[in-house]
Amino acid sequence: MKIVEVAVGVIKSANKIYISKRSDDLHQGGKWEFPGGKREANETIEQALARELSEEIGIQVTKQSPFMLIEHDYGDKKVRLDVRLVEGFEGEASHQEGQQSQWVEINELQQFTFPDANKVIIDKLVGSLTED
Ligand SMILES: Nc1nc2c([nH]c(=O)n2[C@@H]2O[C@H](COP(=O)(O)OP(=O)(O)OP(=O)(O)O)[C@@H](O)[C@H]2O)c(=O)[nH]1
Ligand SMILES: [Mg+2]
Repeated sequence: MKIVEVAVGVIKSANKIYISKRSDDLHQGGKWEFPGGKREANETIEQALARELSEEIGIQVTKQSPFMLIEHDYGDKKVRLDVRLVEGFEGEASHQEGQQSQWVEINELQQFTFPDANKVIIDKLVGSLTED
């Protein structure tokens, strides 16, 4: 099975992260996600993330860095999530396609249902709170 490469943005402002709800009709629909999407053939992962965040939530990314790389097999689909931390952006995040979305405190992320592949992302974010 071909692996789908996905650029995923953990958008951070103070101790909050921006999450949005996937449409019911999509793969892993109805769950919460970090905004992002599939990399196109002519793009680097940085470019893919900047494009997706502009299209999906209307922000222009000015600072992004690698956060973690996750490979996950859903059975019907294999994904490689290139998760990137976004700590600088212009504009105000709001969902462009009418999905529910919101800023949530890192220590409240565990109350939301995410796709299985995201568990390690949440764990790392929550862990980072107690480090410093
Ligand atoms: N954006 C995003 N995708 C995720 C996350 N976790 C996760 O397993 N995925 C998976 O990554 C895959 C690609 O994401 P996507 O559906 O957002 O891709 P896209 O924006 O290019 O959408 P499209 O091509 O359907 O229009 C999906 O199979 C989705 O289930 C996440 O936190 N954010
Ligand atoms: Mg998407």
